Amino acid sequence: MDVLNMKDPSFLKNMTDAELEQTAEDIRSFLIDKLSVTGGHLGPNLGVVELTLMLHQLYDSPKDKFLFDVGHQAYVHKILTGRADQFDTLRQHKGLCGFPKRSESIHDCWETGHSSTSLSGAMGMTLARDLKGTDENIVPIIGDGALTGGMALEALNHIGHEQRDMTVILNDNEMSIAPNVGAMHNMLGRMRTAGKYQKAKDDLEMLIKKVPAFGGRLAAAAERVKDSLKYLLVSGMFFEELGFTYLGPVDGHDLHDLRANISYAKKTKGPILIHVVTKKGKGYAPAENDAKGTWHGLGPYKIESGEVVKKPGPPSYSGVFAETMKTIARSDDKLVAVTPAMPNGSGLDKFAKEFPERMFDVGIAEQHATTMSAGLAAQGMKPVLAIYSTFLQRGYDQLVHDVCRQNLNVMFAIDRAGLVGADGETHQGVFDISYMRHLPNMTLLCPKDENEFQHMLYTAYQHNDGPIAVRYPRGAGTGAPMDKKLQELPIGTWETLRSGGDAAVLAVGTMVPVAEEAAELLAKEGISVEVINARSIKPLDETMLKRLHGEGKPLLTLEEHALQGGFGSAVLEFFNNENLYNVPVERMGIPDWYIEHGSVSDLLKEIGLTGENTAARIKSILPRKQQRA
Ligand SMILES: Cc1ncc(C[n+]2csc(CCOP(=O)(O)OP(=O)(O)O)c2C)c(N)n1
Ligand SMILES: CC(=O)[C@@H](O)[C@H](O)COP(=O)(O)O
Ligand SMILES: [Mg+2]
Repeated sequence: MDVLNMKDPSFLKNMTDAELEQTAEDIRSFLIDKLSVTGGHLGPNLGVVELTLMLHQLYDSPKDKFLFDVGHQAYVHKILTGRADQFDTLRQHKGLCGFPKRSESIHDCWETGHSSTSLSGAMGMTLARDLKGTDENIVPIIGDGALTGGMALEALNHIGHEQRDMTVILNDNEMSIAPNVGAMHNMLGRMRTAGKYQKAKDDLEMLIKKVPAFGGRLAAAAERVKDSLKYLLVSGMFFEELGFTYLGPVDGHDLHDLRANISYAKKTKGPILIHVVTKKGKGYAPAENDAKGTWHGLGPYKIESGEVVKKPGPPSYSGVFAETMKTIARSDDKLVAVTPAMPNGSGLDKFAKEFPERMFDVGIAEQHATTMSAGLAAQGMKPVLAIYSTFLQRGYDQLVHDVCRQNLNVMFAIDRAGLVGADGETHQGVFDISYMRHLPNMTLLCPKDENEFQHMLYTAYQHNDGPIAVRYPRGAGTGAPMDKKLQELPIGTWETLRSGGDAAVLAVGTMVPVAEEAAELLAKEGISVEVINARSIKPLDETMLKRLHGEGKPLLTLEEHALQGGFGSAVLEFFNNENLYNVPVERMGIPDWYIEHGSVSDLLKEIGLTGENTAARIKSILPRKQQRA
């Protein structure tokens, strides 16, 4: 069937396996073709084509609930539920979301983006179902990477305890973004190679039933044999011990194997876990043979060659981070780098090439990464935790309780701070100033460009007076010339980039060029605006703030961060604490709603963080006479 005609999954109900195979082929071609233009998470979705087809054939969405963990692998689900015609707009402004979105379809019952939430969501839906007395099937689909997330283990513990009907699909492709890591991953590897546990168990039970029991002694002995078989067959039968019926390993590309096990699960009471083994990138050689994780999520590419289209331009912030860490590590053996499953995105894969023994990928485990870093610092090492702004939200209590409260020398390299663009609402890094600046002992810095960034990283590394964070954006720098030698910056000081007597803009990070553009526009109208690089968010430059207040100039704060509790709020609090009033302070930043997916430039335009709008807002706070000029 033409992919574009797949309006409702009911068309799958009576398809033969041959027809399903053809449909799988059509879907793969569609994904490879569309994503070569739009980019997106190609590898994960090519790996779940047969699985998603079989789930929609055997269950009845939207009555039955599919919860896609992380949700980056829900493109096939979106195709089968009538959204194929929107794929030209994938992850674009006002276009198709790259993750499940309840407002897009009744088939999207649960929104994801951050990892390891599907099991907890599914448990909640299961309790609701049982309390309401309804009978829908609840089916979370979680990857082997997401399974390393702490929340997933908390949920497994509770699901196993409750013994309610639920079928968990574990999609095991041996990959996180990069190759998966951890003891869990190794255990799954043993399970994958152990062969069909369920079949061996059933055969043994059949055998036991055939042999007349001698007063039950044999049956009891056989029961012991069956249990020891469990350990013999599959080392550490983790899931069975947690109270699940474990089915697997199942070939995730074999429709017959999938159908047999999902059908068995549908008839079986209590929590079931089907261990489905798939190949990430299946059906497209460059993605299938992707050892590094390049094809997990990427931009446009050339289908024939598999060549990823690279945009020329300045180095990325992540690249500058990696180089700077290597420079420091060469002369300081206390530097230990930590990443929660983002070695490629953070740039630490490059660091690890030179310092393999000093880079730790802990899996999708931000809480553990944060507190482990505290442990490293407690023993005199200098941990550098590279973590996306949005994912550090997962380790907030650890930041408070283990790092800041103990005043430990942990350095946070907060990547993807600000709008990230295509990943949308769940990934925008726009809350970290709010959730860090109010923590006692915390220092928070933000560079205006990649050259200041390298010096700021060096400065943060030399800081041994408690935790310190440097927040920086996704993607390329501004093209600023890079100094050859690293130097320390004075923490708590801002820099005036442009003088001006009529007003002043205090700009943070990526907003500095926006402030400079606004000042240029206003200069043409005879209005002179001081532009300040507010590169230290905590502590503020109080000397400069008092000077600005003394000059009586209206002030505007500008940040690519939530207004609520952001940098502008800090400035307001300062003036309030110092009883310094009668100077207008206007704040510009991310408004009080979640910013959807799209290019960063489109999103900035949409929320008015532009030079033009900044100029207008500055004019609006000038004294009336000046506004008329
Ligand atoms: C809390 C959190 N940390 C990190 C990420 C980044 N991330 C997105 S997908 C992914 C790997 C997921 O691996 P897996 O669950 O096995 O899915 P696969 O891509 O292999 O299908 C990671 C680390 C995230 N989305 N959420
Ligand atoms: C789905 C997910 O969370 C990751 O794949 C994320 O999209 C990576 O983001 P970057 O592309 O910014 O590294
Ligand atoms: Mg995986």
